[in-house]
Amino acid sequence: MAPVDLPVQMAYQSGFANEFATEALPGALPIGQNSPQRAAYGLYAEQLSGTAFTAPRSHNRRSWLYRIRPAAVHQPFKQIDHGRIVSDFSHVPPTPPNQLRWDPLPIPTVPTDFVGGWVTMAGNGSPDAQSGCAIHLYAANQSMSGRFFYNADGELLIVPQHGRLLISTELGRLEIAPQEIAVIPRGVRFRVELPDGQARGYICENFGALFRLPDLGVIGSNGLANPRDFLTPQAWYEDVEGEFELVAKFNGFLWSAAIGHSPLDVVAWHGNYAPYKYDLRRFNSIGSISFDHPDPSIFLVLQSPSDTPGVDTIDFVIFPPRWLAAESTFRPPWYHRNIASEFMGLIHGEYDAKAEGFVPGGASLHNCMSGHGPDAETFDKASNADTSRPNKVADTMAFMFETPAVIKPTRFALETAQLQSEYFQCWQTLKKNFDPEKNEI
Ligand SMILES: O=C(O)Cc1cc(O)ccc1O
Ligand SMILES: [Fe+2]
Repeated sequence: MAPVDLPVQMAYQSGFANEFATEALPGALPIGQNSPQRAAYGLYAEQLSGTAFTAPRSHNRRSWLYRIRPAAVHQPFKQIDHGRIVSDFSHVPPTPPNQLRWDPLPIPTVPTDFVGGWVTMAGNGSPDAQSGCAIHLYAANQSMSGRFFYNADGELLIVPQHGRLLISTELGRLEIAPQEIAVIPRGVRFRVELPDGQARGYICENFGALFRLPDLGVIGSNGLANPRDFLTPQAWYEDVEGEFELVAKFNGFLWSAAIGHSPLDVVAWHGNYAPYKYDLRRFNSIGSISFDHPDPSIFLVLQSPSDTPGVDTIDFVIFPPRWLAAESTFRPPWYHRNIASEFMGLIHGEYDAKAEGFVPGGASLHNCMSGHGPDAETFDKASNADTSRPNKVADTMAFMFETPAVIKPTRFALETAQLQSEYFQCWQTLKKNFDPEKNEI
């Protein structure tokens, strides 16, 4: 498909979950109150809540929208085919403890838009329980046209690997390219266009508590993902009528309603519940400058906390370019088994624990207590490397969705031709080096 011509100028506000205030027409935002008897320009006032009304102020998230028509104006929803989307992980096949890895999904050959191009790979929890996540891949070759989408089941963390996404939402427009991410809050209506004609990437659908920035503890007041690098759109609206479709993902299924106007009709809004984007290359990595390879929690970008202090329902972690300086140390990730489960993707370049087979657009899954770590080639190289000097891990961007609950692959993930049945081989050539007579390094 030919690239769409999109002469779009994006305008953003900076900061993570700030109390933003933005208007596309002067005076559209009421002053000193949220719900005036008559809003300016004949707009309707509407509140969009992302947390309980009574959530502590530090976590309370909501926005006030001033719009041409309230969100209630549409025809009734009817259930539609949900294709390869899975939200109920109690009915997937038994999860094998095997290490799993997949090649990238092909770009579709039939017309497929962003919503039509989702396939669920794995997940846990459920939208009902408002806990856990679904991990989807998307692959599309068409812009959404005449239809809009919202997800009542969770917020969407979108990680593009190939092709830009122009995401027009009720609260404004964002453009993201590979190595950037976007988060679309639960409930926010949007449309995705493809400036490059095709797109592929990963989605973490977070059923639980909203993603937030982690505390920094002894790191201090700066570092990791800095709040000012998160960008939220300014108000933007379209006043368009026609025969459109509103697709909802609600309680695990897809629903469609006819709507006679674009729901992207919010002229002004204020609040702290809004979409945002972040450039992963802005991440300030903190690492070992003495010895040993630290736990990957040092690369935490966003966390969805659970009710247990220190345990997150989802951690979004990245492995960006960085210097490795640890002396007398095996520098790549160590061999390990974790209580947590790890779904990884590669956005760009190579991942430093795998010399081969983990390619951009691909994915891997190492579940609770499944042994994994560097492949044999990486082990040999790193065991013999000169560690008296730093070396740069350049040209790379991998990420991990890590959860305390087992990440259960779907039937599609277990049966697709993209599953690498020989993945386990990457460890089978690790030699026995043990020699009880040889006590030297
Ligand atoms: O398994 C992986 O490649 C991810 C990972 C990286 C790391 O540096 C330490 C632990 C870990 O699980
Ligand atoms: Fe791991």
